[in-house]
Amino acid sequence: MTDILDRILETKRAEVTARKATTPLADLDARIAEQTPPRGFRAALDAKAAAGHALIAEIKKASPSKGLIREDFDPPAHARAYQAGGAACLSVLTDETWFQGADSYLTAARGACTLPVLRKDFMVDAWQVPEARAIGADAILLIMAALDDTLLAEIEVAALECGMDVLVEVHDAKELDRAMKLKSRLIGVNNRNLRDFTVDFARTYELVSKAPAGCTFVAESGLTTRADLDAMAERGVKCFLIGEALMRQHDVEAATRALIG
Ligand SMILES: O=P(O)(O)OC[C@@H](O)[C@@H](O)c1c[nH]c2ccccc12
Repeated sequence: MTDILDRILETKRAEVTARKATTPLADLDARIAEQTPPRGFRAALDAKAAAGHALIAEIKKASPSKGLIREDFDPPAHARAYQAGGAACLSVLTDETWFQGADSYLTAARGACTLPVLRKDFMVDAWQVPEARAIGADAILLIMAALDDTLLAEIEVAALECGMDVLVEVHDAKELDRAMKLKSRLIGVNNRNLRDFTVDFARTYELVSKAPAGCTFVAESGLTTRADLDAMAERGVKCFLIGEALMRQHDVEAATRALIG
């Protein structure tokens, strides 16, 4: 059976093959040279987490599970609102086919604020690392469920060599064990199963108790209320990746402040 994650990965592989054929590495290198250096993503998150709830605020127009989330989508305005509301970092969806994202949204959002930015996309090839840096990304996401350990390690090394941080996404204890073979200690637990879209906070509760010391642990997806964050915080989770609940608010800055302030 082909589930949604497999379908997304298939689209992504075809897309990357096409981009590789038309974009010489020298072009990416030239664009990287024009970018400001990576803003420390994990460092910004850890600094906020030391003082309270640390938020990775996501700029997300649509998703395969929810369809269109925000009509008046405006990445630079959302970036400014998230920063003013107290977010530690941004996440910007760049996947076009499934999330109506775009590389230009990331570049525009980053240019409008001083926060570190995660490129939220599906990495399937190390070529996407210089591509991510060329559009300004400070961090990339690696989804354990998507790739084998060899490819994950190859992409991670490429990202670290570019000075970027890596958020490693897991959903179960087995993936957490595999994640510990990588170098990054920035671990996200996706409460949403990318194979069937079900959301279960118990996933995070279970895994945070298993995470080795020294990890920065991020709860991802389906978080909506202050009570959701407080329940996570009681179990020791201080970092949160939130998109939809904030993107649906008319006043994004006020909503961000109310959620984490
Ligand atoms: O909009 P939400 O439910 O707050 O979720 C944000 C983020 O966790 C979610 O977009 C996400 C987490 N991991 C992903 C991997 C790919 C695409 C999207 C995601």
